[in-house]
Parts: sequence; structure tokens; C-alpha cells
Amino acid sequence: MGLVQENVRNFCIIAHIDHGKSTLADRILEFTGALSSREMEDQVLDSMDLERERGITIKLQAVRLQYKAKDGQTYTLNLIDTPGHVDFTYEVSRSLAACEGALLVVDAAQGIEAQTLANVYLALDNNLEIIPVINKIDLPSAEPERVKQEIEDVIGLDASDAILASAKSGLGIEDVLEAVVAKVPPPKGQVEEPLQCMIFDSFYDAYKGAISYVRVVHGQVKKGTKIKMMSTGRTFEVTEVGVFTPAPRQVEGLHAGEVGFIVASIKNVKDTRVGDTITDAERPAAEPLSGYRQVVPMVYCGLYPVETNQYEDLRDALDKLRLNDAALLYEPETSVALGFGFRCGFLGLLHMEIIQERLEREFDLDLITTAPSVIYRVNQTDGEVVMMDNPTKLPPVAKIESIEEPYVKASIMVPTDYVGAVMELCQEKRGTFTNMDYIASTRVMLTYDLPLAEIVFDFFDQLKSRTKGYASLDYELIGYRVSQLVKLDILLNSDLIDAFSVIIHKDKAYARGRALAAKLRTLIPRQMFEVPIQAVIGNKVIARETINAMRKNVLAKCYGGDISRKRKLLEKQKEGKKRMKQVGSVEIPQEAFMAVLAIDE
Ligand SMILES: Nc1nc2c(ncn2[C@@H]2O[C@H](COP(=O)(O)OP(=O)(O)OP(=O)(O)O)[C@@H](O)[C@H]2O)c(=O)[nH]1
Repeated sequence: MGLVQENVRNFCIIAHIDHGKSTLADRILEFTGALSSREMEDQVLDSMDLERERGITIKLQAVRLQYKAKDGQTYTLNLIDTPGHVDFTYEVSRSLAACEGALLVVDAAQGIEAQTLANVYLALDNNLEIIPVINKIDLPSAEPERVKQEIEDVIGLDASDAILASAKSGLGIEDVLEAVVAKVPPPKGQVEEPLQCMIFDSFYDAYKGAISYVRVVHGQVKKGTKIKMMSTGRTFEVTEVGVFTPAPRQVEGLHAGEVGFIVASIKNVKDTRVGDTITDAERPAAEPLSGYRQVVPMVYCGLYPVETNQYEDLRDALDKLRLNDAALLYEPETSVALGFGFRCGFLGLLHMEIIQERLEREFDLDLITTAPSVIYRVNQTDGEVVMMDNPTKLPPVAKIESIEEPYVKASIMVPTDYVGAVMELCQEKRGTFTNMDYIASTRVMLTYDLPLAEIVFDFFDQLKSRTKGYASLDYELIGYRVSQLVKLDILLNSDLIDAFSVIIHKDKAYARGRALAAKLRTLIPRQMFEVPIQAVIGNKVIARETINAMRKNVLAKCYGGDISRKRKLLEKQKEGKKRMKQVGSVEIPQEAFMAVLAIDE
């Protein structure tokens, strides 16, 4: 097998979002003849519709390519795609662990960004050979020399022979492939040893069940092998092994050092957890590969159907999405205001938005989403510690000793001109300054400890708008800290609307309560009677607004008028109704539930 492994190269592409990772991957596929240019009309590696629309990579994939190098030999290249967004860092780290090398793509006009660095550190942790590629050199604003210098200064990599490329025009692609062959080491594993494969991604196929993308580290796997998932102990029989070229193609077997997929009539992606080790059930490895961890959702929100009769449909839709997304969590919950729905857990805000959009678009559901919340740790006076993902579940004040909230270490990279703006924002968001590093002379890396809850609100949007889009952000969880937190409730017509409740820092509660009450007054239409809106903390009312009673009946002016006009009006009202939720005695439009998020302080 030695000879085969010698000619295998497993590599991935790491980059900040939009620096051209997918475009470069497409060019590589095209160059190696895996796809004709006609097939390249759409970017291939980003396959989901939503991904294409948002221009981001959500699911990573692996493609096997044959490349005839200038040395006359043919190499098997496995290109593993990685997601570019901070929500999916764990998936990035697993796909890196499946490789020996990484192309570090940096935009020649933008230079290094926060996620470039984050990904480079992940790659270094995994001992990957890093090949710098400076992309978009066709742009008039490209400054490859400055970017080279940045790579050397900031990352400490030798960038003197960084490849200059334009994924758009196809320039430098052969140089990239030659560098992969020359610099990325071949895989080392032993075919004779017991099987150890790492799952770096999985997806659900309606006919074949859950399919695992794997890197075989030691041993071999083929059709008929009885495999065991080392984190759960569950066993399955392999029905198919194969590779993507990018079309799926069955192969005889996968051996140490190779990358491919395994099908084994697995009903649920929960059994093919990213990071888990697959071994041979009859000759198991002594230990799993290192680095596996279970992904934990960081952000929770309630999802409720606007029409109560869509509850079952919502459950079915979540079941279906979950098949393909092991990171999505949900459990039934009931809200006094909204009825039956689900509490859902997500990796981050982007993940949450993607799931919401898919539910509405692919499953045609009308949803109400409650404000996202992080998980708080409540230390009760009786000594019990409760993890709480829903503000309505907060124990009564008398039972609370203290509340802790999750904190992140945020790294923000920004041109020096905007340092003041970023510091001001971090201050407003209760951040604690920890560090500032100059990167070249024009840019700065700021580090802050920030409450995750503040990032979850509108931090990223604010950061972008206050720096004209120049700042980039990366963050990682660093633990829990005690904070002065209170629960802010909203009463409509004296009824507590649980879906509006939020946990918030004491110092911000008054401003938020006032703003929220004022906002709701503009969003909730007049009813037949006067509706008071109150923001309360505990028993204390901190803000009050009033929605005046409706004066006219819409139909009143139609009496005696022509019938079609009347019908039109009724239709219109019905349309409007669809987006309304009857809560107690008041009708609340869908936007109101998200308004909690959109308040500027
Ligand atoms: N001018 C120019 N534009 C490029 C080049 N490479 C990529 N782009 C453009 O840059 C944008 C982002 O490219 P993508 O390949 O989607 O970026 P990405 O890094 O894959 O982004 P994610 O998949 O979201 O991580 C697209 O509009 C590309 O057309 C290049 O060499 N030159």
C-alpha cells in the first residue's frame, strides 16, 4: 500500500468569508478535469440553494481528483471543503483534522481577516502544512506585496513563495496544484492496524440513510465490514463505500490515508456524529481518535406556528432538517401566549436564521420566532444549579442566589481609523478590553471579553455598520461569569406575554423596557378597546404605553357600497390576519416578536 499512499494528498482550503475559497475549489475541479467548464456555471461545492443565495458554505464536502503533475506522476488529491462562518468552527476543525495540508487563501485587496487567523490557528493545531495563496490579484486594488508582508508579520509564515492567483480568471491554478503535490506530506496511516476513521461530515439521503464522510486514519473498510461508532457503541454493516469525483462513485474499499464516504443503512445522522471515530466491530481499535467533542448549541429560541394547525407540520419539518443537521436541537414547549411550539437550539445566529428560512421556504410554514437567548446558569439559594435556555423558566427572584452568563473572547480586526468606533461598541455591549495588537501599521486586532448574549443581539450588524464593513469578528466561548441580570416582562392589557420576556443586564433593563413598549405601540394595531402596554421587572412597572381603541370599523364605510369592494377589503383583512397571532384578548403581528431584537439603545 505504501506506493499508493505516497501519491495521495489530502488538503483543504481555509479562508475568511468571501476571499474566494469556493471559486478556487471550482477552478481546481475544472483544471483537473473533474468538471467541464460548462458544468462550472454554478459553484459546485456550495450545493444548497440557500448557500448559493447567501454566498456562504454551510456543509463541507470532499472531492477526489486525479492530477498529473509536472513530475509525470499522477496524484490522487482529496480536496475537503470547509465552512467559512464562525458558527461552524467545530466542523472546520474536524475537516482540518482529515488533512495534511491547507491552502490559506487571502484576498489580495483585503488582507488577513479575523477568521483567516482563527482558521490558521486551527490548521496549526492540527499540524497542517500551510500554503499561502494570495487570491484576486486581478483586482485593481490588489496589493499582493502588502498581503505577503501581513502573512509574515501576523501569522509568522514564510510568504516569500506565496502563490499569486486569480480564481476568477484561472491564473495560478497549476501553481497551486504543484505546491499541493510538492509541499503537502502524504498520509502516514497503517493499513494493517485496526480500523480508525474519523467522521468529518455527514448528510442524509432519502434512499441510503445517513452517509458519513470519513478520513480513514488506520486500517481499511469495505462493503460488508461491520463497523462500530466509538462514541455510542452502535454497530452497522457497511453497504457501500465510495468517493465523490464530484459525482459519487463506488470503490472497492477505503484504506489508511484515504478520504471517502460510507453508507451503512444508518437511519439517523445522530449516529454519524461529526468528530466520532468509526472502527471495525470485529477487530476494534483500542482507542478513538482524539479531538471528538459533542457540539453544544449556544443560542436558543422558540419557534411557533402562526396557525395552530401547523404544529404537526412544524414537527415533521424539524425532524427532516434534523436528519441532515445533527447540530440542530429541539424539544416541544408551550407558551401561554403562543400555544404549542418548539424550543430550538442552534450553533449561532446564522445557523438559526438558516433553519428559520428553510422552514418557511422549503416547508411553507408561517412561523413566529421568539427572541434568541443564550443559556444562563442560575445558582439557587437552595444550592441547586439550573441551566436555563428560556427566560420564562427563570425561578422566582427569592430563589435566585446569582445568575451567570456565558462569555466569549472576541477578536476584532479593524483598520486603525475605526478603533475608536469598535471600542465604543464593545463598551456599550458590556465588554472588557483585554488586548490590542498592531498588524502592519494600518490595522489592529482588538480583543475583548464580551457576554455572548450581547453578541447574539445585534453586535455583528453594529460592528459592520460602524466600521463601514471593514471589521471582521471571530469569537470563542471562554466560560460563565456572574452578572447582574434581571427578567424583563411585557404585559399587554395586564396579561403577561411570555414570548416577549427577556433576560437582560440590570443597567440596560430600563432603557430596553421603555424602547420595547414604545416599539410595540407602533407595531400592534388598534383593537376594539384600549390596550395598555407595560414593561415590568418583578412587580415594578418601568414603562407604560397605551394603544388607543379603534374608532372605525373597516366595513362601516362600505355599507350600501358595492359588494366586490367589500369582499376585497375582507380579503385584505384576512391576508393581514394570517400574520397575526391572537394572544389573550389582543392580536399581535409577527414582527412584534422580533422587535425585541431590533431595539437600538
Ligand atoms: N476579482 C476576483 N473575484 C473573485 C476571485 N475569486 C473569487 N472572487 C469573487 O469573490 C466572491 C466570493 O468568492 P467565493 O468563492 O464565494 O468566496 P468563499 O471564500 O468561498 O466564501 P464562503 O463560501 O462564504 O466561505 C465571489 O463574488 C467571487 O466571484 C478572484 O480571483 N478575483
